Parts: sequence; structure tokens; C-alpha cells
Amino acid sequence: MTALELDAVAKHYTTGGEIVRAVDGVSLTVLPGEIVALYGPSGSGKTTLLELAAGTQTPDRGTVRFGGVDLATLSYADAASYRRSLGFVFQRFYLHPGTSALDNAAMKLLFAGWTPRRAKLHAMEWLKRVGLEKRARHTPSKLSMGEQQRVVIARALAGEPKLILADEPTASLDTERGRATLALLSGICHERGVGMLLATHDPDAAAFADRVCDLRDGVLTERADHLPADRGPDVARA
Ligand SMILES: Nc1ncnc2c1ncn2[C@@H]1O[C@H](COP(=O)(O)OP(=O)(O)OP(=O)(O)O)[C@@H](O)[C@H]1O
Repeated sequence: MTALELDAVAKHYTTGGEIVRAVDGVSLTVLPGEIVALYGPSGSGKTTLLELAAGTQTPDRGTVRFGGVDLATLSYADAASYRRSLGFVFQRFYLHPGTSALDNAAMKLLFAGWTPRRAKLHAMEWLKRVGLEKRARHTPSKLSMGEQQRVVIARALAGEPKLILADEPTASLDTERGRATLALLSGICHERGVGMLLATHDPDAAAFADRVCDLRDGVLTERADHLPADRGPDVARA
């Protein structure tokens, strides 16, 4: 089963002689199709946990496994291949400014060696899925913030990711567009059985998760009382 499993993971930084316990003994599992929120204020360790899950940081203690494989045992090439199998959705969109929505959405596939024609056909299917087929030729500057984030979602999903890592994905959007974006993203994750680890300080965003884990000073506690969200307004408003 392709679950993400963190087991007693710790990551400490030393700055100016002081130890910062960014992540301090976190155990967590994200099952396929499950959305788990890391909910905490700035500096609580959310981004560090996502970096550990992506394998771009190595833990000082504990293990991070995906599909049962300890990321620390991967070769350089396998670690790169693991990262390519993930979908990333961040607060900043990292879209290529002079490039159309379609080319941006197809980018990952082109890097993976797909022919341009096949990559664009596949990316177009995802732009349709996120309601942007009529905007496919527009460059990011001609798109609203919500539309740009939907291009990012199309780009992430076009690569058929095994897991999505989302870091404050709605922080650049207003409340309504943030909700619509998460309704879209969480709906696709549930439908396709893709797990998502969602870092956020926004209770509205955390409400879209199946489970909410509170993070404070690198320590995680899972809420027992969380109920799945009212999934919010429909996609067309993002
Ligand atoms: N490379 C680093 N070197 C030293 N300290 C770091 C480093 N990266 C993060 N930290 C510290 O680790 C703690 C957790 O940071 P992290 O970025 O993971 O938190 P966060 O919850 O994502 O915060 P934000 O929402 O502001 O991005 C913070 O105190 C931060 O200053």
C-alpha cells in the first residue's frame, strides 16, 4: 500500500548556538485517498515536515517511509524519482510567466520525456477537469489568482502523483476562492485515491481534511473531534 508513514521523526536546527526543535518526535500516516492537515501557526514545523515527507530533508531521528520504503535508504536517482512522483501545491504558484496555462500544466510531463503532443493532450484533460479549458492559451499574468492555482493543481495532477504535498495552498487566495480551490483539490484526491498532506494555519482550509493534526513547536497532536468539512462552494468560483 502506498502510504506515507512518519515514525518518531525529529529534525533539529542549530542557529546561533541555539537548538530549534522544528520537528520533535512526529508519528503520522497518510493513506491513499486520505487528506491529513498539519494545522499550526507560523514556525510550528509544517514546512519542515513536508520537506521530510518529500525527502528533501533527512530526519535526525526516526524514519520516513513511502510504500514501505525508508526514504533514507534511497539512492540519489531513486530519491529524485520519488520526488517526481509527488505533486506539489504551494502558496506561491511557481508558474512560468511567459508560458501558457497549457504549457505550464504540461511541464512536468515534458520533463518526464512525454512527446509534446501527448503531454499537451493529457494536460488539456486536466485543465478541463479544473474548469480552465477556455483559458489554456493564456499566460499566468492574464489569469486570476484562483485560476493560477488551478493551473498548479492541473500541473500537479497531470503527473499522476502518488501523494500531494500542499503548503498553505490557499494563502494567496480570498476566503471564497480558497474554499473552492480546496473543494476541487480534495474532491480529486478522494476520487483518485491520492493522499494529501496539507500544511495550513487556516481553519477553513484544515476543515477540508479527513483528519486534522495540530502542530505546536514541532509536536503533533491529533484531534479526536474532527468532522469532515462542509466541502464549500463549487469549483466555478475558484
Ligand atoms: N534551515 C533552517 N535553519 C534554522 N532554523 C530553521 C530552518 N528551517 C526552519 N527553521 C526553524 O524551524 C522552525 C519550524 O519552521 P517551519 O518553516 O517548518 O515552520 P512553519 O510552520 O512551516 O512556519 P511558516 O508557516 O512560517 O512557514 C522555525 O522556528 C524555523 O525558524
